[in-house]
Amino acid sequence: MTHIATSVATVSLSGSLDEKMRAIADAGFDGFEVFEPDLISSPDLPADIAKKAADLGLTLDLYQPFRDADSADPEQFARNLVRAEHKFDVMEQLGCDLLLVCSSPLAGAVRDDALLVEQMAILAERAHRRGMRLAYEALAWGAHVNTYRHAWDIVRQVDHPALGTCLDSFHILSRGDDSAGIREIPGEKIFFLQLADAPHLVMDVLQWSRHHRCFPGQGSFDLARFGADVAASGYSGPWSLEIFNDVFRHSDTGRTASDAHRSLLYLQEQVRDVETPSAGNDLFAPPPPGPIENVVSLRIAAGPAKAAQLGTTLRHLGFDLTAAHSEHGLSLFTQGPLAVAVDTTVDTLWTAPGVPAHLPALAQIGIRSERPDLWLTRARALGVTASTVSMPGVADATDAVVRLAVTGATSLDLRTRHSAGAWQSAFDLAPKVVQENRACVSHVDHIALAVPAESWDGVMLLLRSVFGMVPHEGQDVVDAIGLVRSRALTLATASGTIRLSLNMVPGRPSDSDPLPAARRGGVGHVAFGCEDIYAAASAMTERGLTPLRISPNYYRDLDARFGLGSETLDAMQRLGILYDADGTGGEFFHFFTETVGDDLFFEVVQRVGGYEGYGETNSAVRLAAQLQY
Ligand SMILES: O=C(O)c1ccc(O)c(O)c1
Ligand SMILES: [Mg+2]
Repeated sequence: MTHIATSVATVSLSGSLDEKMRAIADAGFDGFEVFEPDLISSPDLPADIAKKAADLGLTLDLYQPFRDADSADPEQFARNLVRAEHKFDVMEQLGCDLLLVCSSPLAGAVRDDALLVEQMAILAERAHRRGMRLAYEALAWGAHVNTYRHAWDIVRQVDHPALGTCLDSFHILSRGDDSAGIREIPGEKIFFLQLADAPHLVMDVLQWSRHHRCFPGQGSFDLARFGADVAASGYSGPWSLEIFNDVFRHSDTGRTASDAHRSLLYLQEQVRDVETPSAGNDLFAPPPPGPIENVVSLRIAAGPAKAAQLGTTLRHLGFDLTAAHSEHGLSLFTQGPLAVAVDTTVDTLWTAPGVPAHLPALAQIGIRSERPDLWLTRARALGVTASTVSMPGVADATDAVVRLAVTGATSLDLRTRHSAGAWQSAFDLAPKVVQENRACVSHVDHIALAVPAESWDGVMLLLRSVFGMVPHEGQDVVDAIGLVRSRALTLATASGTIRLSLNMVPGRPSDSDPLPAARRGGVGHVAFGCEDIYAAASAMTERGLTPLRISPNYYRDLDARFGLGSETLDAMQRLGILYDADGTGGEFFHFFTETVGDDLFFEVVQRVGGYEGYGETNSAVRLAAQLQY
């Protein structure tokens, strides 16, 4: 069994060409595309670059781009041929024999297929004499050629061994073109494959392409189908990533390269799932996911300063302090099947570096799985750093906790029922508190994580690739102090749905423009689910909770929008309950606690009739209420 060669364009990464090449090799790629501006600005001569690539074990798969090859002006075309010969010189020194020729967006582009075929034939013959080949790519904004079918049609008519086509998923899928036609192209006439994902945006396609491309698994294109169509054509060259993205241009080179490589592995698994094409054997198949259940525990770093307030809030929510771990400074709060460990120590070094200085911070999300070891194998095969954490009193290796860092502050811990029990028994048991209010909340409904802008795409890819989480349409939520970009991911499990909502505050705060405290770490909260929101709110109020007080204006507006009736509205207002409905019978009831520290708070929700959202329309009202305190 061979494997599909992986490649990446240097434009996809930040740094010097030298740094990029090292990162590409370290990430596990087989080769790369040299983006011409990277070569021009490099202090190394082409021959030195070739030597470095060879030392790193990398192949030079493509030199790119050669622009505006054709011209309606014969003299201009003659000059373009001279320019092409200069590129062939450089490529010779680089030891690269494939040049990307993109369709011309210029006013002077050839607009007659017969003339275009004639000029491309001349160019192909020039390349052939130099031992080079050309991969002709339709840019979505090309003046005459802007579809892959048209580019292929020109290549087919030229019918020269040195001319093939280059398929770029961005140019094809951004136009909404059907990639099924790729199956009709003979695989050996596809000289190169460039892959890019992108979020759905309504904007000029050139700007979209140059600034918002992302790695497969980070955007919204159906790349699994696209890849299956390419595999069915019989194409056997590298699968290469060509990502123009403003954030990646200034992000950590090694991390971006590692995400890039993971995205190609993930894509191959997705393509396998669409169909097993004839090339199926070459597609990467990571070890399958293990069993997974639901969120059962949380660990929150509160420090001595915030531990008491956090404990009080948890008690109001129906949790009881059931144990303490004097050695580790942990207080354990439980309610039914849920456990929340509050870390009261100053030292938060047990989490990954990058734990925000301000507390409290959600450090660990414990998810039940009876086979964490399977997740470990899968994560590692996908190039994700995962560690095992052994538990005192747990001898069996399959019971070790498997930990994956999601953001700098928060990890996902996969733990078996047995290890959870052993973990709890390591605590010094506190006198058992008799709980008079049974089960205010019964499960974790969703968790919102604050994600720094530069980690956003990487986190998205991690959750999609390792766990197979499904992203939903993103939302921009505007409120009193700015904008929060939010996107939810869900995973249907044997025992419910795991829901994570990623939140980011776009733009980087500068020192002179500090974010309000409520946004310093982003926006993070834990939403607990209950069966009866009124009963839960009343029980919690009895336990001392003062629900976040919501403006009376909100309830007037609710009345106007939904006509819920004054009795219902009065009860909601008294208990601080907010409401949303999806128009198809689904309803959502929720209320909030005040924030503990800068920006961690809790939510209690009840879903009715298959409501799948998060009540985002109420976010601005919620924040305004929190800012009152
Ligand atoms: O944006 C561009 O000009 C450009 C250049 C080369 C490519 O392969 C491409 O897809 C886009
Ligand atoms: Mg391209």
